[in-house]
Amino acid sequence: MKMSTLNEAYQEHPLTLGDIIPIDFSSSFSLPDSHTWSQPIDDDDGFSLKDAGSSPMPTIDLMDPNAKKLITLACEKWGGFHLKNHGIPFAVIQGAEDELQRLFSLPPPQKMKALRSPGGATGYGIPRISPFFSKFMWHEGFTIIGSPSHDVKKLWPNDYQQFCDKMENYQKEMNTLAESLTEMVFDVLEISEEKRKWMGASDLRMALQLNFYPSCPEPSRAMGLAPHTDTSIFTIVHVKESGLQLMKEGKWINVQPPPDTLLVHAGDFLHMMSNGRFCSPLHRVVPTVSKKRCSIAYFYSPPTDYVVSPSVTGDLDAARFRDVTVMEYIGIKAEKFGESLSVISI
Ligand SMILES: O=C(O)CCC(=O)C(=O)O
Ligand SMILES: [Fe+2]
Repeated sequence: MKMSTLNEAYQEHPLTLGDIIPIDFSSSFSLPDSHTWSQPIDDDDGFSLKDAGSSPMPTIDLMDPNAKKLITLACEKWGGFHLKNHGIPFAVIQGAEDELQRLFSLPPPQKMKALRSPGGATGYGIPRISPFFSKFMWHEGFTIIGSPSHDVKKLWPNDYQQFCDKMENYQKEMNTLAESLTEMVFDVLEISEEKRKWMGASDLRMALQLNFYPSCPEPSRAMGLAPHTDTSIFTIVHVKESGLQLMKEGKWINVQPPPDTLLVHAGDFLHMMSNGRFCSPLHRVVPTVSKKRCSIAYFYSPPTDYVVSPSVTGDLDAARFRDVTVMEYIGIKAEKFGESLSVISI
Protein backbone atom coordinates (compact mmCIF):
# COMPACT_ATOMS: atom_id res chain seq x y z
CA MET A 1 0.00 0.00 0.00
CA LYS A 2 1.13 3.52 -0.79
CA MET A 3 2.21 5.71 2.11
CA SER A 4 -0.13 8.59 2.64
CA THR A 5 0.81 11.76 0.84
CA LEU A 6 0.92 14.20 3.72
CA ASN A 7 2.23 11.90 6.44
CA GLU A 8 5.29 11.18 4.40
CA ALA A 9 5.96 14.73 3.23
CA TYR A 10 5.46 16.52 6.54
CA GLN A 11 8.07 14.48 8.41
CA GLU A 12 10.63 16.64 6.65
CA HIS A 13 8.97 19.88 7.76
CA PRO A 14 8.28 19.68 11.51
CA LEU A 15 6.52 22.52 13.33
CA THR A 16 7.07 23.83 16.85
CA LEU A 17 4.42 23.11 19.48
CA GLY A 18 3.52 26.81 19.56
CA ASP A 19 2.26 26.36 16.02
CA ILE A 20 0.15 23.32 16.89
CA ILE A 21 -1.53 23.95 20.26
CA PRO A 22 -4.72 26.07 20.25
CA ILE A 23 -5.66 28.47 23.04
CA ASP A 24 -8.61 27.56 25.24
CA PHE A 25 -11.30 29.30 23.19
CA SER A 26 -14.03 28.46 25.68
CA SER A 27 -12.45 30.71 28.32
CA SER A 28 -11.59 33.61 25.97
CA PHE A 29 -14.14 36.34 26.61
CA SER A 30 -12.23 38.97 24.65
CA LEU A 31 -10.00 38.68 21.61
CA PRO A 32 -6.38 38.24 22.77
CA ASP A 33 -3.75 40.37 21.02
CA SER A 34 -2.20 37.20 19.58
CA HIS A 35 -5.48 36.64 17.68
CA THR A 36 -6.29 40.25 16.74
CA TRP A 37 -5.65 41.02 13.08
CA SER A 38 -4.74 44.62 12.41
CA GLN A 39 -7.54 45.65 10.02
CA PRO A 40 -11.20 45.09 10.75
CA ILE A 41 -11.62 42.22 8.31
CA ASP A 42 -14.72 43.40 6.49
CA ASP A 43 -13.42 46.85 5.66
CA ASP A 44 -10.56 46.07 3.35
CA ASP A 45 -12.38 46.07 0.04
CA GLY A 46 -15.86 47.39 0.69
CA PHE A 47 -17.45 43.97 0.11
CA SER A 48 -19.86 43.84 2.98
CA LEU A 49 -20.13 40.61 4.91
CA LYS A 50 -23.73 41.50 5.61
CA ASP A 51 -24.39 40.50 2.00
CA ALA A 52 -23.35 36.97 2.82
CA GLY A 53 -26.83 35.62 2.02
CA SER A 54 -26.19 34.41 -1.51
CA SER A 55 -23.25 33.35 -3.62
CA PRO A 56 -22.39 34.72 -7.05
CA MET A 57 -20.57 31.48 -7.87
CA PRO A 58 -22.56 29.10 -10.12
CA THR A 59 -24.54 26.16 -8.75
CA ILE A 60 -24.16 23.12 -10.97
CA ASP A 61 -26.47 20.10 -11.02
CA LEU A 62 -24.34 16.96 -11.33
CA MET A 63 -27.26 15.26 -13.12
CA ASP A 64 -27.34 17.96 -15.80
CA PRO A 65 -26.33 16.46 -19.19
CA ASN A 66 -24.14 19.56 -19.66
CA ALA A 67 -22.41 19.15 -16.29
CA LYS A 68 -18.96 18.61 -17.79
CA LYS A 69 -19.14 21.79 -19.82
CA LEU A 70 -20.56 23.83 -16.93
CA ILE A 71 -17.86 22.55 -14.58
CA THR A 72 -15.19 23.48 -17.11
CA LEU A 73 -16.56 27.01 -17.45
CA ALA A 74 -16.89 27.44 -13.69
CA CYS A 75 -13.32 26.23 -13.11
CA GLU A 76 -12.06 28.69 -15.71
CA LYS A 77 -13.99 31.63 -14.36
CA TRP A 78 -14.08 30.99 -10.60
CA GLY A 79 -11.94 27.98 -9.86
CA GLY A 80 -14.98 26.43 -8.21
CA PHE A 81 -18.75 25.97 -7.99
CA HIS A 82 -21.57 24.81 -5.74
CA LEU A 83 -22.68 21.27 -6.53
CA LYS A 84 -26.23 19.98 -6.15
CA ASN A 85 -27.63 16.50 -6.77
CA HIS A 86 -24.17 15.21 -5.88
CA GLY A 87 -25.56 11.86 -4.82
CA ILE A 88 -24.08 11.75 -1.32
CA PRO A 89 -26.76 10.62 1.15
CA PHE A 90 -27.78 13.23 3.70
CA ALA A 91 -27.24 10.70 6.50
CA VAL A 92 -23.57 10.29 5.56
CA ILE A 93 -22.95 14.04 5.67
CA GLN A 94 -24.94 14.51 8.87
CA GLY A 95 -23.18 11.53 10.46
CA ALA A 96 -19.77 13.11 9.84
CA GLU A 97 -20.93 16.51 11.06
CA ASP A 98 -22.38 15.04 14.27
CA GLU A 99 -19.07 13.33 15.03
CA LEU A 100 -17.20 16.56 14.30
CA GLN A 101 -19.38 18.37 16.86
CA ARG A 102 -18.85 15.60 19.40
CA LEU A 103 -15.09 15.88 18.98
CA PHE A 104 -14.75 19.65 19.24
CA SER A 105 -17.17 19.81 22.21
CA LEU A 106 -14.70 17.81 24.31
CA PRO A 107 -12.93 19.76 27.07
CA PRO A 108 -9.58 21.24 25.88
CA PRO A 109 -7.36 18.90 27.97
CA GLN A 110 -9.18 15.94 26.44
CA LYS A 111 -8.64 17.18 22.86
CA MET A 112 -4.95 17.74 23.64
CA LYS A 113 -4.58 13.96 23.99
CA ALA A 114 -4.89 13.71 20.21
CA LEU A 115 -2.51 16.59 19.46
CA ARG A 116 -0.68 16.40 16.13
CA SER A 117 2.98 15.59 16.55
CA PRO A 118 5.50 18.22 15.30
CA GLY A 119 6.32 16.24 12.14
CA GLY A 120 2.90 14.63 11.85
CA ALA A 121 -0.03 15.29 9.59
CA THR A 122 -2.99 13.89 11.52
CA GLY A 123 -4.77 14.71 14.77
CA TYR A 124 -5.80 17.84 16.62
CA GLY A 125 -4.26 21.31 16.29
CA ILE A 126 -4.29 24.76 14.75
CA PRO A 127 -3.96 25.21 10.95
CA ARG A 128 -0.70 23.99 9.47
CA ILE A 129 -0.31 27.35 7.70
CA SER A 130 -0.05 29.21 11.05
CA PRO A 131 3.75 29.79 10.92
CA PHE A 132 3.30 31.94 7.79
CA PHE A 133 1.25 34.56 9.66
CA SER A 134 2.15 36.80 12.58
CA LYS A 135 -1.28 36.43 14.20
CA PHE A 136 -3.15 33.26 15.14
CA MET A 137 -6.45 32.15 13.65
CA TRP A 138 -9.73 31.64 15.46
CA HIS A 139 -9.72 28.01 14.52
CA GLU A 140 -9.09 24.47 15.71
CA GLY A 141 -8.81 21.51 13.40
CA PHE A 142 -8.57 17.76 13.26
CA THR A 143 -6.89 16.09 10.30
CA ILE A 144 -7.68 12.56 9.18
CA ILE A 145 -5.80 10.49 6.62
CA GLY A 146 -7.19 7.03 6.01
CA SER A 147 -8.51 5.55 9.24
CA PRO A 148 -8.68 8.03 12.14
CA SER A 149 -8.60 5.20 14.72
CA HIS A 150 -5.03 5.81 15.89
CA ASP A 151 -5.81 9.39 16.94
CA VAL A 152 -9.40 8.90 18.06
CA LYS A 153 -8.53 5.99 20.36
CA LYS A 154 -6.71 8.57 22.48
CA LEU A 155 -9.95 10.54 22.87
CA TRP A 156 -12.43 7.71 23.34
CA PRO A 157 -10.50 4.54 24.24
CA ASN A 158 -13.62 2.39 24.36
CA ASP A 159 -15.90 4.27 22.07
CA TYR A 160 -13.98 5.28 18.97
CA GLN A 161 -15.61 2.95 16.45
CA GLN A 162 -18.61 5.14 15.73
CA PHE A 163 -16.41 8.12 14.86
CA CYS A 164 -14.26 5.97 12.58
CA ASP A 165 -17.22 4.40 10.80
CA LYS A 166 -18.89 7.74 10.10
CA MET A 167 -15.69 9.34 8.84
CA GLU A 168 -14.74 6.37 6.68
CA ASN A 169 -18.20 6.34 5.09
CA TYR A 170 -17.83 10.03 4.39
CA GLN A 171 -14.39 9.55 2.85
CA LYS A 172 -15.62 6.74 0.58
CA GLU A 173 -18.48 8.84 -0.73
CA MET A 174 -16.20 11.85 -1.23
CA ASN A 175 -13.65 9.72 -3.02
CA THR A 176 -16.21 8.50 -5.54
CA LEU A 177 -17.50 12.01 -6.14
CA ALA A 178 -14.03 13.59 -6.42
CA GLU A 179 -13.01 10.88 -8.84
CA SER A 180 -15.93 11.50 -11.17
CA LEU A 181 -15.35 15.26 -11.14
CA THR A 182 -11.67 14.68 -11.83
CA GLU A 183 -12.44 12.30 -14.73
CA MET A 184 -14.52 15.09 -16.29
CA VAL A 185 -11.81 17.73 -16.16
CA PHE A 186 -9.14 15.21 -17.18
CA ASP A 187 -11.23 14.44 -20.31
CA VAL A 188 -11.37 18.14 -21.09
CA LEU A 189 -7.61 18.48 -20.55
CA GLU A 190 -6.98 15.33 -22.65
CA ILE A 191 -5.00 13.69 -19.87
CA SER A 192 -3.93 10.19 -20.95
CA GLU A 193 -5.09 6.87 -19.48
CA GLU A 194 -1.51 6.30 -18.37
CA LYS A 195 -1.66 9.46 -16.24
CA ARG A 196 -4.95 8.31 -14.64
CA LYS A 197 -3.82 4.87 -13.56
CA TRP A 198 -3.62 5.90 -9.91
CA MET A 199 -7.32 6.61 -9.76
CA GLY A 200 -9.27 3.70 -8.36
CA ALA A 201 -12.18 2.74 -6.19
CA SER A 202 -12.27 3.20 -2.40
CA ASP A 203 -8.97 4.99 -1.99
CA LEU A 204 -8.70 6.09 1.64
CA ARG A 205 -5.35 7.85 1.30
CA MET A 206 -6.76 11.38 0.94
CA ALA A 207 -6.83 13.98 3.69
CA LEU A 208 -10.01 15.04 5.47
CA GLN A 209 -9.83 18.25 7.44
CA LEU A 210 -12.41 18.91 10.15
CA ASN A 211 -12.52 22.66 10.78
CA PHE A 212 -14.05 24.26 13.84
CA TYR A 213 -14.34 28.01 14.32
CA PRO A 214 -15.43 28.60 17.93
CA SER A 215 -17.83 31.43 18.70
CA CYS A 216 -15.78 34.60 18.65
CA PRO A 217 -16.00 37.63 20.99
CA GLU A 218 -14.96 40.11 18.28
CA PRO A 219 -15.50 38.57 14.85
CA SER A 220 -14.62 41.63 12.77
CA ARG A 221 -11.03 41.60 14.06
CA ALA A 222 -10.46 37.86 13.97
CA MET A 223 -9.43 35.57 11.13
CA GLY A 224 -11.02 32.12 10.87
CA LEU A 225 -8.60 30.73 8.31
CA ALA A 226 -6.00 32.96 6.66
CA PRO A 227 -5.75 33.25 2.85
CA HIS A 228 -4.34 30.16 1.17
CA THR A 229 -4.73 27.92 -1.85
CA ASP A 230 -5.19 24.17 -1.43
CA THR A 231 -2.66 21.50 -2.34
CA SER A 232 -5.15 19.27 -4.17
CA ILE A 233 -6.73 18.58 -7.53
CA PHE A 234 -10.18 19.30 -6.14
CA THR A 235 -11.27 20.17 -2.62
CA ILE A 236 -14.86 19.35 -1.67
CA VAL A 237 -16.20 21.29 1.30
CA HIS A 238 -19.31 20.60 3.33
CA VAL A 239 -20.30 23.83 5.05
CA LYS A 240 -23.62 25.47 5.88
CA GLU A 241 -22.63 28.77 7.44
CA SER A 242 -21.30 31.88 5.73
CA GLY A 243 -17.72 33.08 6.14
CA LEU A 244 -15.84 31.50 3.25
CA GLN A 245 -14.51 34.00 0.73
CA LEU A 246 -12.75 33.49 -2.59
CA MET A 247 -10.43 36.00 -4.18
CA LYS A 248 -11.57 36.99 -7.66
CA GLU A 249 -9.93 39.77 -9.63
CA GLY A 250 -8.42 41.27 -6.50
CA LYS A 251 -11.66 41.24 -4.48
CA TRP A 252 -12.91 38.94 -1.73
CA ILE A 253 -16.21 37.36 -2.76
CA ASN A 254 -18.56 35.71 -0.24
CA VAL A 255 -19.51 32.20 -1.24
CA GLN A 256 -22.34 31.22 1.08
CA PRO A 257 -23.36 27.73 -0.10
CA PRO A 258 -27.01 27.27 -1.12
CA PRO A 259 -28.82 24.57 0.93
CA ASP A 260 -28.00 20.92 0.13
CA THR A 261 -24.95 21.70 -1.94
CA LEU A 262 -21.27 20.92 -1.58
CA LEU A 263 -18.67 23.50 -2.42
CA VAL A 264 -16.09 22.27 -4.90
CA HIS A 265 -12.98 24.20 -5.83
CA ALA A 266 -9.75 23.51 -7.66
CA GLY A 267 -6.39 23.28 -5.95
CA ASP A 268 -2.82 23.89 -7.07
CA PHE A 269 -2.44 20.51 -8.80
CA LEU A 270 -5.37 21.17 -11.15
CA HIS A 271 -4.03 24.65 -11.82
CA MET A 272 -0.69 23.13 -12.88
CA MET A 273 -2.20 20.24 -14.86
CA SER A 274 -4.43 22.65 -16.77
CA ASN A 275 -1.41 24.87 -17.46
CA GLY A 276 -3.08 27.73 -15.62
CA ARG A 277 -6.45 27.44 -17.40
CA PHE A 278 -8.32 26.47 -14.20
CA CYS A 279 -7.57 28.67 -11.24
CA SER A 280 -6.71 27.48 -7.77
CA PRO A 281 -8.57 30.21 -5.89
CA LEU A 282 -7.07 31.99 -2.94
CA HIS A 283 -9.62 31.63 -0.14
CA ARG A 284 -10.06 32.48 3.53
CA VAL A 285 -12.65 32.20 6.27
CA VAL A 286 -13.76 35.26 8.20
CA PRO A 287 -15.98 34.90 11.26
CA THR A 288 -19.08 36.82 10.16
CA VAL A 289 -20.96 36.56 13.43
CA SER A 290 -20.04 35.50 16.93
CA LYS A 291 -21.62 32.07 16.35
CA LYS A 292 -19.51 28.93 16.00
CA ARG A 293 -19.00 27.48 12.52
CA CYS A 294 -17.77 24.14 11.21
CA SER A 295 -16.75 22.66 7.87
CA ILE A 296 -15.35 19.43 6.47
CA ALA A 297 -12.86 19.68 3.62
CA TYR A 298 -11.84 16.66 1.54
CA PHE A 299 -8.63 17.05 -0.46
CA TYR A 300 -8.36 14.87 -3.56
CA SER A 301 -4.74 14.49 -4.70
CA PRO A 302 -2.56 12.05 -6.67
CA PRO A 303 -0.06 9.77 -4.87
CA THR A 304 3.29 11.21 -3.74
CA ASP A 305 5.34 9.77 -6.60
CA TYR A 306 2.99 11.09 -9.30
CA VAL A 307 4.57 13.56 -11.69
CA VAL A 308 2.32 16.59 -12.10
CA SER A 309 2.86 18.07 -15.55
CA PRO A 310 0.92 20.68 -17.49
CA SER A 311 -1.31 19.28 -20.19
CA VAL A 312 -0.48 21.41 -23.20
CA THR A 313 -3.05 20.74 -25.91
CA GLY A 314 -2.75 23.64 -28.33
CA ASP A 315 0.34 23.71 -30.60
CA LEU A 316 1.09 27.30 -29.70
CA ASP A 317 0.93 26.78 -25.94
CA ALA A 318 4.08 26.37 -23.94
CA ALA A 319 4.17 24.74 -20.51
CA ARG A 320 3.94 27.40 -17.80
CA PHE A 321 5.12 25.08 -15.02
CA ARG A 322 7.94 22.61 -14.76
CA ASP A 323 7.15 18.98 -13.97
CA VAL A 324 7.12 18.29 -10.26
CA THR A 325 6.25 15.24 -8.16
CA VAL A 326 3.45 15.58 -5.64
CA MET A 327 5.97 14.94 -2.86
CA GLU A 328 8.30 17.66 -4.11
CA TYR A 329 5.47 20.18 -4.42
CA ILE A 330 4.19 19.49 -0.88
CA GLY A 331 7.74 20.17 0.31
CA ILE A 332 7.88 23.43 -1.66
CA LYS A 333 4.50 24.46 -0.25
CA ALA A 334 5.60 23.72 3.33
CA GLU A 335 8.49 26.13 2.84
CA LYS A 336 7.32 28.73 0.37
CA PHE A 337 3.54 28.69 0.97
CA GLY A 338 1.98 31.41 -1.25
CA GLU A 339 5.05 31.62 -3.48
CA SER A 340 4.97 27.93 -4.40
CA LEU A 341 3.37 28.22 -7.83
CA SER A 342 5.80 30.91 -8.87
CA VAL A 343 8.73 28.74 -7.70
CA ILE A 344 7.81 26.12 -10.31
CA SER A 345 6.75 28.60 -13.02
CA ILE A 346 8.75 28.61 -16.22
O1 LIG B 1 -14.02 26.24 6.42
C1 LIG B 1 -14.11 26.46 5.21
O2 LIG B 1 -15.14 26.89 4.71
C2 LIG B 1 -12.93 26.24 4.29
C3 LIG B 1 -11.84 25.37 4.85
C4 LIG B 1 -10.59 25.36 4.02
O3 LIG B 1 -10.34 26.22 3.20
C5 LIG B 1 -9.60 24.28 4.21
O4 LIG B 1 -9.78 23.44 5.12
O5 LIG B 1 -8.60 24.25 3.44
FE1 LIG C 1 -8.69 25.58 1.86
